[in-house]
Amino acid sequence: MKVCALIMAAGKGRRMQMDKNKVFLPLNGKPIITYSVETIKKSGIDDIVVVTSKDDIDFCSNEILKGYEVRYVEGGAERQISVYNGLMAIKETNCDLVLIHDGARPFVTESIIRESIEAAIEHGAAAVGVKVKDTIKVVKDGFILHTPPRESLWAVQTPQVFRYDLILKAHQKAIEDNFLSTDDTVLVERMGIKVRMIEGAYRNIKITTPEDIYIAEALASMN
Ligand SMILES: Nc1ccn([C@@H]2O[C@H](COP(=O)(O)OP(=O)(O)OP(=O)(O)O)[C@@H](O)[C@H]2O)c(=O)n1
Ligand SMILES: C[C@](O)(CO)[C@H](O)COP(=O)(O)O
Repeated sequence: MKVCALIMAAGKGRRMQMDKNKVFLPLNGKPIITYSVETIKKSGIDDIVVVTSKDDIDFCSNEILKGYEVRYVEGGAERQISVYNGLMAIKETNCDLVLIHDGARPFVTESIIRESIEAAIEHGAAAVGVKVKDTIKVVKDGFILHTPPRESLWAVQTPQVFRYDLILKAHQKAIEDNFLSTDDTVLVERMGIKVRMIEGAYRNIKITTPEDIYIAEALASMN
């Protein structure tokens, strides 16, 4: 089974409110993106594509990820476009499975990677997630509409692993339908295909807003 990985790093980080790509920020002295590149490499995946903005490709290859054996592909204005560009870039490599991971999630582990790949081998599509800890409300115009039962709610994370042909088809269908999502499993779900959810880790956070850096520093020092 050949597995390729796409590490997503072409975002604008608007919620981070900084004028540089958040995946390049230092975390305990190392750029955030290097954590997931190293863990994915260690897990035995050799074909890694980093999807980042045109302006950041040289900076990544000459500085941030200098010495790491990865390829680069230009991302797009939306995460979905970035993933699609990555999928097109590995088309000729005959990957059976593709593991898609947010470069902004530095705390992915080898065991999470292994379990998500095993689940995708069995089910064709798998995502890592965690059961939500809070009671979630659906709110409209400032008032609660309803309260979904917490037992059925999970927060989805990455990695997400798919059979290559399946995720490519899901992206092509989304393009045809003008459908856009920040999450790849949604594209597979809307084709009526079941996605296996496996339990990840609360510490597999996505660095999204400024306070996440402090949380990440604390998590990094727990190692
Ligand atoms: N056009 C985009 C948007 C996002 N991403 C990547 O997808 C991951 C998850 O996205 P998110 O945290 O939502 O990142 P941003 O889009 O950068 O953040 P924001 O929504 O706050 O602008 C990040 O590693 C980000 O770099 C990407 O490759 N291409
Ligand atoms: C894939 C993902 O991490 C979980 O669905 C996604 O990137 C989340 O993006 P969001 O814009 O922060 O929901």
